[in-house]
Amino acid sequence: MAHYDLAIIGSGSGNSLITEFWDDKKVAIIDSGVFGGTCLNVGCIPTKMFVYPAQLAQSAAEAKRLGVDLDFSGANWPEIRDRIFGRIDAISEAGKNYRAHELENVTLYTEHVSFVSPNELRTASGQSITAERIVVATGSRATLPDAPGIDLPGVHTSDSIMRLDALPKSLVILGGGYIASEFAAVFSALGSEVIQVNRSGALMRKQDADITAAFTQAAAKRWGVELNANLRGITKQGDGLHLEFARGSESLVLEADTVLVATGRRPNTDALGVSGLGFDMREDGSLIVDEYQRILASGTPVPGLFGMGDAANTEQLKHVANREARVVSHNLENPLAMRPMDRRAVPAAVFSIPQIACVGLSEEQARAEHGEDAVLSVIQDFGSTAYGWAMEDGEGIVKLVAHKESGLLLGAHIMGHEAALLIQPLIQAMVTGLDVSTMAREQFWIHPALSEVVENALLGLGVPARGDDPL
Ligand SMILES: Cc1cc2nc3c(=O)[nH]c(=O)nc-3n(C[C@H](O)[C@H](O)[C@H](O)COP(=O)(O)OP(=O)(O)OC[C@H]3O[C@@H](n4cnc5c(N)ncnc54)[C@H](O)[C@@H]3O)c2cc1C
Ligand SMILES: NC(=O)c1ccc[n+]([C@@H]2O[C@H](COP(=O)([O-])OP(=O)(O)OC[C@H]3O[C@@H](n4cnc5c(N)ncnc54)[C@H](O)[C@@H]3O)[C@@H](O)[C@H]2O)c1
Repeated sequence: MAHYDLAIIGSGSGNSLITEFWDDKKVAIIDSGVFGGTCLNVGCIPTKMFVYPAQLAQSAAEAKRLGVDLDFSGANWPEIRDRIFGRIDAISEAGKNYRAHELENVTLYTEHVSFVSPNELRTASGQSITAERIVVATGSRATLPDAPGIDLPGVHTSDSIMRLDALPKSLVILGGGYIASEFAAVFSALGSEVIQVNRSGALMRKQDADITAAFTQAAAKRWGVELNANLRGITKQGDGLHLEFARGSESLVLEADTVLVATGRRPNTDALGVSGLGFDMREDGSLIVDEYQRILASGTPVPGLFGMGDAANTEQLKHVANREARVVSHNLENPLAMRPMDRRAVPAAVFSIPQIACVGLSEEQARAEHGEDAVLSVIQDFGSTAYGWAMEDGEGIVKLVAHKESGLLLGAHIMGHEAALLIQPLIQAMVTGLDVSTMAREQFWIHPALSEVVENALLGLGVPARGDDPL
């Protein structure tokens, strides 16, 4: 039996917990998968490294509108893929070697582990690991619909689709959320014939309703979109895959050489042996933690146990996992002066084409929470600003939701060029409690930058200026 001061399950965000504080203490880090976790190997980083060249490819079509003759003559898939993974695989390998060989106090286990008791883990090969403190940072994995043929060769998840030998000629993508919408943009821009199929009547349904509607329309201009279609099954036919969906009383039949399933992710807590330990869990399988990220059992913190990342939150976002890691790190090192996780204004961005970025409440949520008459909202088109004219943009929107009396922002929702960048000052305003009138009027907004659309949206909310506000 090996005993440690700290055992961390998961080398994604969990890897950052091994600070200098632990130099004179014993640490175990355990990961049965690829070292570095989801974001580095199969998530945020490689997907966005595909999105950027896809945007370049897509710009050829947009340039035509502006009188510029750019021809997209094809994408060299193996070159794009190998550039991305050439960089990423080396980072993962270097991280693994560092943990395995270069730190005397750290032991790397590359096996699956599960809990035996709250302070003891057992590896798949039967080794016992006990620790004073254990952090569960086990992430999440793709879920697959229960349909015949879902495990056929040619049917992929986000884990394998980025390593294909060749760009698919035709790709059916199942799902209407983040992963489906990002990959639909990537593959269609690079030259695959893409059809995105969603079970419900719109794409990106968890967004504010105006963004959902605008994105569904924008996507359908760029790639095939089929809605209200429920997968019945997949069969192999010749060299391709044959997909059958139920749509009301009708059938929808699609053929493709490749299928991507992007129908959600579930926390990796089911194979962790926690069910017998009485830990509090949500219905989706994530661990419930308190504000200090301590794992709870019947509402009470289990001594020495912390949870973080996709295994213990509902957002499933890397910037949330990173912040939680900082909180866990502090609380492990300062048990008598723990600090809480701040979950105000958690933003998210969907790096599709067009991009979406959001923070805070949708209009519907704001009206339900604060009362129908207490809420102001506005939609400002990118096309109403000079930079929007320069882009000949007919699609981008900024939607803001604010509290009438206090003038504070309740939510911001942007679809269009660089939405993830445009939203950042609005996130800052929400976190610092800056009211919309002050935000709009007390700073200069650079002319004619696209950020003027944010300025105009803030002014368009109609919050009256106070007497001493700048003109
Ligand atoms: C395709 C895709 C794109 C994404 N893009 C973005 C994005 O643009 N922006 C964003 O904010 N988020 C994005 N995300 C989400 C983001 O990747 C995750 O929220 C984040 O990586 C979660 O980190 P984590 O530390 O919780 O888990 P992970 O990084 O998944 O680490 C968990 C590790 O634990 C290991 N493990 C699990 N169970 C066990 C066990 N029992 N024993 C041993 N080891 C175990 C796993 O092998 C894994 O390596 C994306 C996700 C995907 C799939
Ligand atoms: N840019 C980013 O920040 C980013 C990018 C990718 C992933 N992520 C994270 O990863 C998570 C998982 O991504 P995702 O796209 O898999 O999930 P998601 O929750 O965003 O979307 C899942 C989609 O699958 C559909 N669906 C669910 N079950 C289905 C079924 N049985 N049959 C058909 N359709 C079904 C849902 O209606 C939904 O449209 C996201 O929620 C997000 O937190 C973030």
